[in-house]
Amino acid sequence: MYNFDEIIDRRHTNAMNTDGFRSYIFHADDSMTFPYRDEEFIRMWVADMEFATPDVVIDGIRERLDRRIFGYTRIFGDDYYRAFSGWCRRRYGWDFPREQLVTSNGIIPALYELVDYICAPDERVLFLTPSYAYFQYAADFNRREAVKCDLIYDEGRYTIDFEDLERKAADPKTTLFILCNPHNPTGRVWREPELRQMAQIIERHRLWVISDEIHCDLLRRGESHTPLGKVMPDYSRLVTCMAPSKTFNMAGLMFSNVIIRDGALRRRWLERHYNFDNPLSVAAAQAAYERGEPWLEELRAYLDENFALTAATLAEKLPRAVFHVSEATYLAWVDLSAYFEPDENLPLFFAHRGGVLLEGGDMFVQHSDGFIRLNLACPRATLAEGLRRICEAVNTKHSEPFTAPDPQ
Ligand SMILES: Cc1ncc(COP(=O)(O)O)c(C/N=C2\CONC2=O)c1O
Repeated sequence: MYNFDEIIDRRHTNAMNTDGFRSYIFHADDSMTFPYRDEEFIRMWVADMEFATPDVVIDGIRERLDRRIFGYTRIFGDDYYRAFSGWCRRRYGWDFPREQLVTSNGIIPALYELVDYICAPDERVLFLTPSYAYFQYAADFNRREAVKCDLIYDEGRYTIDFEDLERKAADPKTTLFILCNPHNPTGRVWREPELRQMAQIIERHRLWVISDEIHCDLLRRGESHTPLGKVMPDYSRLVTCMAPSKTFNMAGLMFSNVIIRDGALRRRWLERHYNFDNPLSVAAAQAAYERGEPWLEELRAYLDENFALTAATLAEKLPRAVFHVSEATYLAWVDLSAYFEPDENLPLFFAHRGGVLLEGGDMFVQHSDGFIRLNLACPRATLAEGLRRICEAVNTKHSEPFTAPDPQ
């Protein structure tokens, strides 16, 4: 049994979660003040977890530490490939040839590189919205136009607007589709029929597709993940991105899997990418995929309970909130539009009035006004206090109107 209730002090570890929120959420410097000390905040924003990285991963790092030399490293042997491809076979009934696997120090850097390699300067990048903001940034960074396809939102449920997707995919200047599955921030897991419909559109218009599946291991009980590579087994213009970073809380180890089917694109990657890895990160990832399953199954059960607590608390305390338990990820996507005007700055409101750090509103490209996204990957006591503060802040909003402070 693992102790997910343990509250671990992350202060003075250069954690984005504790030290980076002013710049990331509020675009402010450390002079920005709140009616709470930093350590008083309940942090429910950036997507890493408040749980200790599994002991098997730490043991894997220790084993490599005992070799005592940490020189230039690249994955030459097959051990890591066998560990990761074995993980994909066991959990998703899918794998890939050894030569298609390359590594990146993050999926975001991989997206930044791949957009440049795939899209000509006058070509466009298509993705579903609301979206993780870095899909937009990957287009912006490369000075390519981003084309957005809003999901259909009906009674709290998200589905894909296939007519709009088809229309936008038909533009000959739109050459790359970035799919997020499971989907951040809505928590949807695209089902096989939805994937097949997307695959038809992708194939009809010969789109390149990057399937970002970083959240795929963090499924609710009873849910299943279908890699796009399984639905499109012979489509050469597919790149699949997965990583141990979200699953095993090791994002700081900067290690991700990129599976590039197309030989020419893979050669371009190998020519231009900085193809070295951190030896401790390789050891950690291999240990995770070889020995991490027992921990992951306990984590999933704990997260399911955190989602159940969130659903029950919102139903009782904020009856006009619209919330459905995410099918995957540890991120809760909550529609509070019944309580707020579309232009209200929700992260600022909750930081000031509840001492809760969260993301929401226009932080997800578009089609997200009135929503907050809550990171539920924290000890239950922390979650309960965060939910209590959020509900109290909303329920006292009208009696004590909030005026956003002037930006400092
Ligand atoms: C869909 C998706 N892709 C890629 C990444 C980042 O991959 P990395 O570069 O770390 O390998 C994230 C992390 N999502 C985050 C991180 O903080 N808040 C989020 O929503 C993500 O949600």
